[in-house]
Amino acid sequence: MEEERSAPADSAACPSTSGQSHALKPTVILVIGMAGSGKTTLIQRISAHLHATRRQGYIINMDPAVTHLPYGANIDIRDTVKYKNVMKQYNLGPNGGILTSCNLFATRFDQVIQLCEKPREPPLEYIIVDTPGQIEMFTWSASGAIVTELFASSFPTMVAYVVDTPRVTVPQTFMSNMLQACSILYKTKIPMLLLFNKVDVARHEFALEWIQDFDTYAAALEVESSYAATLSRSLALVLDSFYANLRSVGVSAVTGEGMEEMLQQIAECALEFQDIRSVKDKESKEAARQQKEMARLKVDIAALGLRDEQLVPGASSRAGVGAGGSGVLGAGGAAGTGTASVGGSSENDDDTDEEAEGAGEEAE
Ligand SMILES: Nc1nc2c(ncn2[C@@H]2O[C@H](COP(=O)(O)OP(=O)(O)OP(=O)(O)O)[C@@H](O)[C@H]2O)c(=O)[nH]1
Repeated sequence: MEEERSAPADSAACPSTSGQSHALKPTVILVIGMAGSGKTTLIQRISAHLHATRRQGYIINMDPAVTHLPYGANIDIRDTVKYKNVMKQYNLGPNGGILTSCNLFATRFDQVIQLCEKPREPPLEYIIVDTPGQIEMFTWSASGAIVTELFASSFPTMVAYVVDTPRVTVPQTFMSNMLQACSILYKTKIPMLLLFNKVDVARHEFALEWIQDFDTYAAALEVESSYAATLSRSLALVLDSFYANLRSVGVSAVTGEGMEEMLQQIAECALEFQDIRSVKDKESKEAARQQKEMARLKVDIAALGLRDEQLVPGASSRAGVGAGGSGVLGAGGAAGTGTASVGGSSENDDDTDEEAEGAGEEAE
């Protein structure tokens, strides 16, 4: 991979990356949306807005097929992967060529993360990632998952899903766009902000009403009695819980409307990301603690030369063997000499069984 292009500010120190809280790090914004929704133009606008308000942004272009970039990318996939060569070499069409190029680039994404983590003064506030209109990159392809995971393990990361507002005034087009957004959210599991773009052409309030009130959406569909309209009605009900957690802003890449509100919502998403991560961290710490405990118990069992059947007769043929064994050994360990009697004496078998089952239930 080639070295990054004109980074905005590359000198001096920045807080260390190891052990640094996500709160002090730049927020990664994955800009995703259907082809033509205005991602690239919007990024150009965001870049200009950040520059004008003296905020530090870093832009990564991940669209290998773009011919003209209206902004200065700090990292550009086209410097690493030549999409036309990929098409030829792997005998692919344009779509396959783009997705394969992204996959190839993803294999080197650790280097991108290193460049993003490089100390800078003033420190970066935003890392903005332009993506191809082939949004299946984030629903099917490996590269989307790799890129999201690598960013999310180093920075607060979110999706800015760009919607072409004039095009979604048709209720069914709106539904198919929301389904795409929903599947991206389901796959990435990071906060999402809906950016209703092109509000200079069509205001987005109708979309907010459709999101907030099912009846309004159903009324808009009423003129249609096709199978697709009926399906859209049912899907709108299903999507209710998806809508409940969504943030949205109306923006215009052309006039610059909505930029500040968008940045506020991005900050909210970054906070939400912290919450999601701290719950995840707690869960993985607890899982690691349980694994450690289990390993220690196995060592204890091995040291005593006992097998599960000796601890709990018939235990190996039942569910909850691990938990049962642990419960028995725990009791023995606490009593000091109790373990031998638990394992060895047949008169304790009934009690042992009960104890084991109790522990098994607890574990469940
Ligand atoms: N009126 C108006 N036009 C816009 C706006 N944003 C983008 N456009 C136009 O929409 C068209 C598509 O914009 P792009 O930025 O190329 O869209 P994209 O999502 O990056 O497209 P792909 O690279 O194909 O995925 C261009 O003609 C833009 O000028 C906007 O806010 N208002």
